[in-house]
Amino acid sequence: MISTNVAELKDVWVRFRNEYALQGINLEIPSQDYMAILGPNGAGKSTLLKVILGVVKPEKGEVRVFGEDPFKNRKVVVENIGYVPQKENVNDKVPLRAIDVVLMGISTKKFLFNRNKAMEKALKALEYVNLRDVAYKLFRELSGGQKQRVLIARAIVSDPKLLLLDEPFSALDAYSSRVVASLLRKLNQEGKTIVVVTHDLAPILDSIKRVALLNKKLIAVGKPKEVLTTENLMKAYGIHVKVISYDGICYPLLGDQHEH
Ligand SMILES: Nc1ncnc2c1ncn2[C@@H]1O[C@H](COP(=O)(O)OP(=O)(O)OP(=O)(O)O)[C@@H](O)[C@H]1O
Repeated sequence: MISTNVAELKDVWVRFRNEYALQGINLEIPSQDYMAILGPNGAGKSTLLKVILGVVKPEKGEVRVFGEDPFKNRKVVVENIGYVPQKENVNDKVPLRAIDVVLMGISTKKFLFNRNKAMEKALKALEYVNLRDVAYKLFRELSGGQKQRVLIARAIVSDPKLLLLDEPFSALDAYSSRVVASLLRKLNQEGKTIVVVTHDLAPILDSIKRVALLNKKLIAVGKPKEVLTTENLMKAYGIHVKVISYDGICYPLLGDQHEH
C-alpha cells in the first residue's frame, strides 16, 4: 500500500461481548497530523487507540499502520508507535526511578545489547521533557505533571513516528497541561504524527490540526472549526453543548453540559 497515511481504518467494527464499542469506523491519519479524539465516556476512544496499536482485534474491517496489519505485524507497532496509556501502569510498590520508567520504552534486546547507549537515550528523552534533574528520583514521588512528562519521555525514547496519548491532561492543573501541550506541539512541529484522546480540548485547541468526534460511530472528522458545531456535539454527547468562538478558535464548553 503506497500511502502517506500512517494509519488507516476501513469499516472497523469492534465488539465486546454483546455490545459494539466501535461501529463502521473509516479514518485516515496522514503523516504529521495532530488529531484530537473527542467524545463522551464509553464512546470507544481508548478502543480506537488500541485498534491502531493492534491489541484489540476488530470483528470486521481493515486496519493498516504504516501499511501493515498491526495485529499480525507487532514489529511495525513496536518500531513506529509511542503510547501513553490512560492509567499509568507503573507499580508504586517497586522503587522505580524516573530513568527506569523511561528505559521501559527501549526494547529489551536493544537495552541488553548496549546498556550505556540506552541510558544515554533515556537521559536525552528526559532532557527533552525538561526533567533531566529528576532522572534519579523515585517515579512515585514525582508530581502528576512530572509523571505525565516522564511517561511521554518513555513514549518518545525510541523515536517513534506516531505518538498515541490517552487523556494526558486528565489529572493535570492548567499550568502542567500547558507544559505538556507545548511539548506535544513541539513534537508535532518536529515531524511526529500525534493522536490525543481527551475530554479537555482547551490546552491543545490552538495547536491541533484535526478533531475526530466519536460516539461508537465516527460523527465527524476534520478541522476543529468544521467539526465542533452544536449539531455535531449534540449527536456525540446527546445534550446541548455550548460552543463559543474566541480569537478565531471554536471552543466547546464541555465542562458545562447542563441544559438551562
Ligand atoms: N476489554 C474490554 N472488555 C469489555 N468491554 C470493554 C473492554 N474495553 C472497553 N470495553 C467497553 O467498550 C466501550 C468503549 O470503551 P472505551 O474505553 O474505548 O471508551 P472511551 O471513549 O475511551 O471512554 P472514557 O472516556 O470513559 O475513557 C465501553 O462500553 C467499555 O465498557
